[in-house]
Amino acid sequence: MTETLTKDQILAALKGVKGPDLSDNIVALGLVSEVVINKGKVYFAISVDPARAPELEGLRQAAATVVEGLPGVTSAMVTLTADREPGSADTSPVSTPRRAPQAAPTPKSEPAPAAAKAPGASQPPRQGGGGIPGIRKIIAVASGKGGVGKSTTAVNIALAFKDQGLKVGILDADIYGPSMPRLLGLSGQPQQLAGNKLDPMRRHGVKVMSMGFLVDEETPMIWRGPMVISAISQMLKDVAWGELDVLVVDMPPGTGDAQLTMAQQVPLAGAVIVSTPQDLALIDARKGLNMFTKVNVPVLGIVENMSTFICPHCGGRSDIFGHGGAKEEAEKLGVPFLGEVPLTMAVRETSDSGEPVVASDPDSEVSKAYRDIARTAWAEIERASSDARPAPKIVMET
Ligand SMILES: Nc1ncnc2c1ncn2[C@@H]1O[C@H](COP(=O)(O)OP(=O)(O)OP(=O)(O)O)[C@@H](O)[C@H]1O
Repeated sequence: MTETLTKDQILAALKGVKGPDLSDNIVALGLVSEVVINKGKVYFAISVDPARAPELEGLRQAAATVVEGLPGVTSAMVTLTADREPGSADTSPVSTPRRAPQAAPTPKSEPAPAAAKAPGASQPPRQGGGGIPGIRKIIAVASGKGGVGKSTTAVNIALAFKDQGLKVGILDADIYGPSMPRLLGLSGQPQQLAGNKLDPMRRHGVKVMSMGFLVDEETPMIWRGPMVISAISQMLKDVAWGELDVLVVDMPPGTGDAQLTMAQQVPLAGAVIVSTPQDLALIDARKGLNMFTKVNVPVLGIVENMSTFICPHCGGRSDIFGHGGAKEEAEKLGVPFLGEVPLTMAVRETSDSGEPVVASDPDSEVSKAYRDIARTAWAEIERASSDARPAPKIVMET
C-alpha cells in the first residue's frame, strides 16, 4: 500500500489547502518544500513569513490532516519554516526546493542550498525570545569537519553530565548521518504519545532522539536545507523531553549554511568544538568557532580528540596526529581548552558496540577525561549564562 504513495498524490491533496491569505492553495503559491515519503511517513515543510508563524499553526495542522487522510499515509510530519518570504521571487535560490518538489535529491555531502538565506541571514542574530519549555540548557557539540569524533564526544559528554546528577537528553541533529542509534545500541521507533508528541528513546539514563529512529539507515538522506531545519525544529518541539537540565545536540559536521542556520535557530546556551590535533583539522575547527561567534553563541571550549594513542598492549603513548594543537589553538583564539581524549581501542570498540565508554567502563582513564571535560564545559555554561546575553529564539516555530 505504501509503495504506491507518490509525491504527486501528496501535492494533489495539498492543493486543497489554502495559503495564509486564502488567495490560492499552498502548492500553487510555492510554499511546500521537498516532500519526503518513507514507509507511509510523509515529511515536508511549509514556508511562511516568520512574523505570522504563530497565527498559521492552523494551516500546518490542516496540511497534516489532509495528508494523513490519504490511504497509505501513517503519519505526516509537517513544519512551518521561515526560509524566505512567501511569494518572493521565483529566482531566489531559497525558493528553488519548494518550487521544484520533484527536483533531484541533494546528495548527502552537498551543502544544503536553501539554508543560505535562512532566517537571520539578513537580520541581527538572536534577538530576545525564549527557549524550549522544560529544557534548561541546550548545547551543541560541533566540528569543523567530519570524522573527528564529534558524535563519540557528544555521547560520552552527555553520559558524563548524567553522572554529575544532571537530567540529560541527546538530540542527534546530524540528520545526514545520524550516529546515536549505533552509538547507543538503539533501534526501533519512538512511541507516539497523546497530542502527537514523540516519546524519546532512553538509554543509560539519558533521553535520546535521532532522525535515525524515524528514517531507515538505508534511506538516502535527501533532506534539503529547509527540511533539515524543519526536522531539527520538530525534534525540539514535538518530542516529549520533559524536564532536562541539559540537551546535548550532536550537530552535522562542517560549517555550511545548514549548520549556520541551525546554530542560529536552535536556542543554544553554548557550543563545544571537537577537533583532532592536526593543523588541517584545526583550521576547520576555527571555522566552526567563527560560525558560532557569528550568531552570538558562546563557544564553551575546544576538545582535542584522538590526542595521543595509547597502545592497548603495552600502554605506551604515541602522538600519531600530533599533540597539544587544539590547546594552543584555544589559547590563540581566547576560548577555553576543555581537555583531551586519547585515541584508544576502547573508545572505538565501545562506540561500535553501542556501549559508550563512560557508561561501560566508567573507571577508565578515558572516561575520567570525558568527565573532566563535561565538568569544565558545565562550568563554562554557567559562566556564559551569567553573562548578560539576550536569550535566543527559534524564529520559525509557533
Ligand atoms: N578517542 C577516540 N579513540 C578511538 N576512536 C575514536 C575516538 N573518537 C572517535 N573514534 C572513532 O572514530 C570514528 C569517528 O567517530 P565519530 O562518528 O564520533 O565522528 P564524527 O566526527 O561524529 O563523524 P561524522 O562526521 O561521520 O559524524 C568512529 O569509529 C569512532 O569510534
